[in-house]
Amino acid sequence: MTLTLDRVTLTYPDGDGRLTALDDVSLTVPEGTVTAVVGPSGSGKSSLLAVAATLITPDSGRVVVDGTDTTGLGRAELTALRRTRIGIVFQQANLLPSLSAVEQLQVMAHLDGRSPRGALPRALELLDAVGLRDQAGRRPHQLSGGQRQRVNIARALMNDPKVLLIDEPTSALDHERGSAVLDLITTLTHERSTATVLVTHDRTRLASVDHIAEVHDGRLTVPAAA
Ligand SMILES: Nc1ncnc2c1ncn2[C@@H]1O[C@H](COP(=O)(O)OP(=O)(O)OP(=O)(O)O)[C@@H](O)[C@H]1O
Repeated sequence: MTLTLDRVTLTYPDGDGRLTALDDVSLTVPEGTVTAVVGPSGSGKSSLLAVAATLITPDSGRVVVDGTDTTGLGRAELTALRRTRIGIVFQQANLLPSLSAVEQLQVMAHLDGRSPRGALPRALELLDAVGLRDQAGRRPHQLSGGQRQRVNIARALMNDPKVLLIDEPTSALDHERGSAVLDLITTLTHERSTATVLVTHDRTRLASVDHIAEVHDGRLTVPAAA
């Protein structure tokens, strides 16, 4: 159960020509490991995450999620795959302002056609796992930035994904809180055997991740042990 990008190339329209955002990128993320993708602004990190999330189809190459080759799948199949096997934490945390922390998680079960009430124990278990069991009834404005990021991570885990994709998890946090969130991501990844990719331009807090891959001008360099 892994995430594999195999010789992925992605271009965007750019004036009369095309801009190559990902250039022949290959990456394998085994289950139970975190790979941090680092690189300067504009190097292709978000593009890589969007392709891994099956939100953008590459020009060429394959994306394999938990044994399923996504090449050629239709929209409905990709939506189902994302809902059941991929957890995504976007840079702009989009928690719903009127819902409590536990309700944010229950909504995920509802979107998956399950009863929110039936999902309550799992939602509480996940809030416990991210250290927020006592804050379950709080709404986003009553939580700190770090706590909101923890709710986002717990929410992404709600449907028990095999692949966890996280964009700039520490950008809004100070050093200490950022390090705590990264440690939490690593712990959850090991415990729940997800194949986790996080992208960041901040190299200073990566002590706990398993692998670091560098992207420059759309090209990925061979991952080295962290
Ligand atoms: N929708 C788009 N249309 C055209 N070009 C795009 C589009 N999205 C990204 N790009 C370009 O593709 C390249 C890679 O962008 P990407 O957002 O993947 O980089 P990034 O490493 O995530 O940057 P940042 O750290 O600033 O978020 C950049 O040159 C960017 O300008």
